Amino acid sequence: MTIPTLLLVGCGKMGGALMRGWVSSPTPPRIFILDRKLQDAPAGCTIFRTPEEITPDVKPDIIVLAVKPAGAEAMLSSLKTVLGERMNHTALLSVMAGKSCEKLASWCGRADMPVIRTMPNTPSCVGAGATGLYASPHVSQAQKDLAIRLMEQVGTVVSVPHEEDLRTVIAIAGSAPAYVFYLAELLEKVGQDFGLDAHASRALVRGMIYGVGKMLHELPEDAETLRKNVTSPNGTTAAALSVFMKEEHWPRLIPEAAKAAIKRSRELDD
Ligand SMILES: NC(=O)C1=CN([C@@H]2O[C@H](COP(=O)(O)OP(=O)(O)OC[C@H]3O[C@@H](n4cnc5c(N)ncnc54)[C@H](OP(=O)(O)O)[C@@H]3O)[C@@H](O)[C@H]2O)C=CC1
Ligand SMILES: O=C(O)[C@@H]1CCC=N1
Repeated sequence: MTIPTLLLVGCGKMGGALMRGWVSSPTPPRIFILDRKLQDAPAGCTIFRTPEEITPDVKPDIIVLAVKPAGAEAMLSSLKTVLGERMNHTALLSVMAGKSCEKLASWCGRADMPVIRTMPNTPSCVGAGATGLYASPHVSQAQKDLAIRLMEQVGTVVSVPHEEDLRTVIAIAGSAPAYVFYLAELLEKVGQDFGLDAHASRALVRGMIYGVGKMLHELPEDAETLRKNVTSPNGTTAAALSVFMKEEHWPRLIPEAAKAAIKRSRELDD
């Protein structure tokens, strides 16, 4: 199989996570990076600071757009000018939480530009990402296969049938690592407030979340069964869950938070 060439546009928190995942994978793609502040790139990757620095030998199979949605139009307009004809032989893969395929294609100057929209997450940096992927009708099967292959190199990929579904992916996977990190912060603080030293509290919480992730990833049982296995009748877990499971707590707050993420994704489209 030939090694695909990527132009990674924006190598901050998400683009950087993808880059780290790709370079650590067994068959890394060839990566060119466009980012104005990235200090060091891994061996084999080339950094450009501005679109104008991109050299004529860069002929990407896929352009991965990982800038903020507000900067996308200006960036694509510059890339269109700099890449010229090369823009006709590439596909665009956006990781942005906003901006439709149609809009992105129009900013590339081609209504029929093949655009793949994805919603990855930062665990991609350790090969444990979870990505939702939608391919617009102008994407060829070969281009879609390439996009799926690339994202599978950094974790799990789920193709969604409708572009609109990506909003749900944002709420339950793209933004969701932050919810779990927040839970980790709160549990670590509880550990310390209740008498453990900071190191012990951190090690226990991290180990616990790692173990839970590994069980969810590796075992066939559903989450509900795994939860019930922890919950002895009238035991300590039941006491704690009776707080979380109150109707006005997690059952209301989790969907409410998801709706807030979805609402914000609509605003980022404008
Ligand atoms: N963070 C996350 O967990 C996730 C983010 N996303 C999406 O990823 C995209 C990027 O988010 P994130 O990585 O957090 O953002 P960052 O700001 O961390 O990364 C963007 C990078 O692109 C650089 N950049 C922006 N404009 C230019 C330009 N014109 N020329 C050169 N470099 C440029 C930025 O430099 P500078 O800082 O100087 O502007 C920065 O290094 C967003 O659209 C977001 O919706 C998707 C899933 C998860
Ligand atoms: O917060 C954001 O807008 C981005 C998209 C998903 C995660 N981070």
